[in-house]
Amino acid sequence: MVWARETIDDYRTRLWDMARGERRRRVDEALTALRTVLGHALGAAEGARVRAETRHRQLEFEKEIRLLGLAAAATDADLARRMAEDDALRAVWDGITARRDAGYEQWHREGLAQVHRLVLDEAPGAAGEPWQTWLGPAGTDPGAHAPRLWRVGSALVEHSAPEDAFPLAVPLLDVGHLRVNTTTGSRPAADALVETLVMRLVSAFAPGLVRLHLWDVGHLTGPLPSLHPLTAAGVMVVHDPTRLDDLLAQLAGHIRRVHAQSLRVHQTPRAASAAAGRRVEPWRVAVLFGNGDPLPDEQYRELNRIARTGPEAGVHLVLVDMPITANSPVETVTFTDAERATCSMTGPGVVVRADPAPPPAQVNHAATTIAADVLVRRGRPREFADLLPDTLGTGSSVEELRTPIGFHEGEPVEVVLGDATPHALVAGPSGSGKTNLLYAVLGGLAARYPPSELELYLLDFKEGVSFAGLTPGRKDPSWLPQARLVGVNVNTDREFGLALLRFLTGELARRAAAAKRQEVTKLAELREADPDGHWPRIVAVIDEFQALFGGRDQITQQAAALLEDVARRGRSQGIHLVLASQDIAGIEAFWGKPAVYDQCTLRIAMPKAKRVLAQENNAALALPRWHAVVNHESGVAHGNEVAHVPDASSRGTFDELQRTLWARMTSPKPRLFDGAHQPELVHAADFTGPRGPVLGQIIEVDDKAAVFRLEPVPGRNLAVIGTATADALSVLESAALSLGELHSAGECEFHLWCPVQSLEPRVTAAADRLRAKGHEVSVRTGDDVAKITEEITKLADETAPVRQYVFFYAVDATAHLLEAKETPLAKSGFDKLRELLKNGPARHVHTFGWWRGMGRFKETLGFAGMDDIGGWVALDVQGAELNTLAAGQVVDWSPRPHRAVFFDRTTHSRPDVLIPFDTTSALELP
Ligand SMILES: Nc1ncnc2c1ncn2[C@@H]1O[C@H](COP(=O)(O)OP(=O)(O)OP(=O)(O)O)[C@@H](O)[C@H]1O
Repeated sequence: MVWARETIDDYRTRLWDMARGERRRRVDEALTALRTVLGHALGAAEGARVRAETRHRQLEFEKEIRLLGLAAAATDADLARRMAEDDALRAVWDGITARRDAGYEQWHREGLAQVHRLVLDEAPGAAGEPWQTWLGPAGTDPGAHAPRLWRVGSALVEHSAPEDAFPLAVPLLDVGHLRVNTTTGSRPAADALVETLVMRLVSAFAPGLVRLHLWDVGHLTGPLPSLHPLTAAGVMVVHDPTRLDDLLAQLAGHIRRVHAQSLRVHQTPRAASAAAGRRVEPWRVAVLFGNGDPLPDEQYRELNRIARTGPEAGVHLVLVDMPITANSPVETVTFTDAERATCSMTGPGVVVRADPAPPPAQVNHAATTIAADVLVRRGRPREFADLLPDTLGTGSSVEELRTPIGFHEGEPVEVVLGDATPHALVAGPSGSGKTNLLYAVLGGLAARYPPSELELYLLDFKEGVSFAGLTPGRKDPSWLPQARLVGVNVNTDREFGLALLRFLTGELARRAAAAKRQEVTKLAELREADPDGHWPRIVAVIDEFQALFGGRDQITQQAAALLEDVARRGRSQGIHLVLASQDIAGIEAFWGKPAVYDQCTLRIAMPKAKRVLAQENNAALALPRWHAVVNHESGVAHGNEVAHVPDASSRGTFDELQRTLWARMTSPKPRLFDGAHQPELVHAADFTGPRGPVLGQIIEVDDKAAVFRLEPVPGRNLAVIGTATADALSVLESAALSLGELHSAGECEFHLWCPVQSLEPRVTAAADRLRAKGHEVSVRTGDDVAKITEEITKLADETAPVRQYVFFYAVDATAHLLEAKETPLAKSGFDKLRELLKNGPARHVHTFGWWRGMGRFKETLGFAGMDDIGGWVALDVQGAELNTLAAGQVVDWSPRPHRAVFFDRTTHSRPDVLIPFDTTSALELP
């Protein structure tokens, strides 16, 4: 702005010198003389007094002329009469006009030419030349530099010849604003001035570099009708007369974003454009037509804020009859009648006239050409591929994660996850394109940041398999290299959501500890202090996350607490949440934890989304299909950015990117957790290298099975409780077969007892599988069931040479056998079984029993026997029934198909939810 001010001051000084300054100086000098004269006069002779009085009269007269202005004074009848009567006053007038003529003579000789030259140099082409030379074709200037002056009309010093008119140009782009004040009858001239100026602006550069916003308080038909073709390509946006708020918020939001960007790149748009050789950020010119009335306070303050901060960000105002404070860089044209005006650039004494507007048809034609050119330049509609960078996977996430996710008028609209916007909340009703938007975000990020910079944890509580494609599949072996975990069909497994949150808090703690060791507080600092460490930013996407809060139970409570913790502390540790939901409003537990909501400062609203933006921000309501409001300001209106989101989920979009990235980047396979799929025992990590008997898959972030500890200490027996036969068989078979894998032949013996005939084939299959591994197996089924009591007694009484594993299926079905006593005082089978459970483990005899009901189970063990069951797996048993088995703590468990709870008294503080394995292939003989 320094250059501009100098130029303008120069320009002004010259004009003022001539028109006003000279006179003022003379009057000031004369007043000084007057004081001297009056001083002398006190003691002077009468002649001197008369002279002094004459001089005084003359000076007063000169002052009057000055106040009136030379032009008005020349036609003033009273002054003319007094001059006719008083030669002394006539002399004053003659003196002044002589000085003016001399001054004007000098201006005419030197100044006029200089002004012409100045405007020629500083307002080249469309900025200053007559419309005949530029109106029509679209400009080609890439906008690396803006002209310093923009012609608005012509000016003429009062009393000078019409041919001495000179061009009047004002600074605008990158510098300031223009205000036009009208008076009665001058609106056509004002409109012409504005229209011509606007056409100069949009014609001076390659189309699209100047964006116009038009707002008019009163006109129903809209002002500047010839410019309307510009709206077709979005070069000009006409705003609702009742929604000045929205426009101001939009401009303010834009200014903030540009400032934030300038801070990031340490360059203003002007400097960045000069360096890049093209305008990097289009100028935005808002033309506001008011009616001279003051604006409501809040709007007035906002307008003044924009006026103060806009120019640096390339935001400029052309204000017609809109009041504004003087402390912003603004030049003013004030109409004094229908045709004539004064200008703050030239001061009084210089008459300004707007240039006549070019013919409307020609303006219209030029506007159409420019709009068409923009559309051609913009080319085809933007698609997924346009979200991707030129080079894949080279971004650094030290400071933040940033990617475009859509386009507004051909320009990318970005989302940022970083210190200011650590977490995102995405909302939109079903079918509004929420999942597609998540794909756009994931695609944009994955294309920019390699796995060392970004790790993704994705969870979808919706039914369906929306993120499953990110893991290797049967048809497509590729995976998204940055994906570490993908959870699908977790709608009934809220524990998995909980597990993810626990994992994230664990990671938070790990990062916090590392930061503490390095004596830093932020991820960026940690990475600087530990350049060799692996500290990628983590993005956890939870689609339909409200499902986590689906019940009034411990899971909801824990999820809310963990989510709050991650939301609070994730910011500084580079752990970001992207929470998506159909209906934010419905999440009761969430409202109890406003911190989560508050920490999600990035809000994305799909069409018709409720509550995700600030309450009075209704931008999502009017959103067209496949668009989103992206708001980095917690949903406040000035943060709104509307983007069209390209299709990111059809074939050939994200999937193709994934294959490309997969081929280029090395990364381990992500874990897939599919709640609709029973994991196979043979594929379980703990089956091939077992640590002990495997019971089922734990719902955890890591691929981990529940393993029961078997030491030779009391209580190391396991009870399976419930009627869900398939699941009970699965648990027993998993345990038996994994023990078979753990031990070499001869190290142990198996005892499989099953009184239920229909289960015999399964028991036999398990026995065959164990025998195939070389193990000794005794099976008691069918008629042999009668021998079970005998077997129990033997195992309870004798010390076996090797480990003994008893698998007792459907214990309750042997009640009639075990209850029997040979004599009333003899021990029953149950007594023996209790002894076996009590004393067996210490002698390496461990029992895995299945009871098909809690009552039967308790009956078998009796009150004292409970201690001998160190662990249990409950199937279709209500949580309330289990409390007594879990050291008195409340077990929050509602049975559901193919899920179980496992509790080990010695290691667990709370039960684990298990998914029983599919044992089919494990049972098959090799
Ligand atoms: N920007 C887009 N361009 C073209 N098609 C889209 C776009 N966004 C979404 N679609 C299509 O619309 C359909 C619904 O989109 P999507 O699954 O993303 O919606 P959603 O809001 O997640 O709905 P739901 O919650 O029911 O899954 C999909 O078939 C998707 O391909």
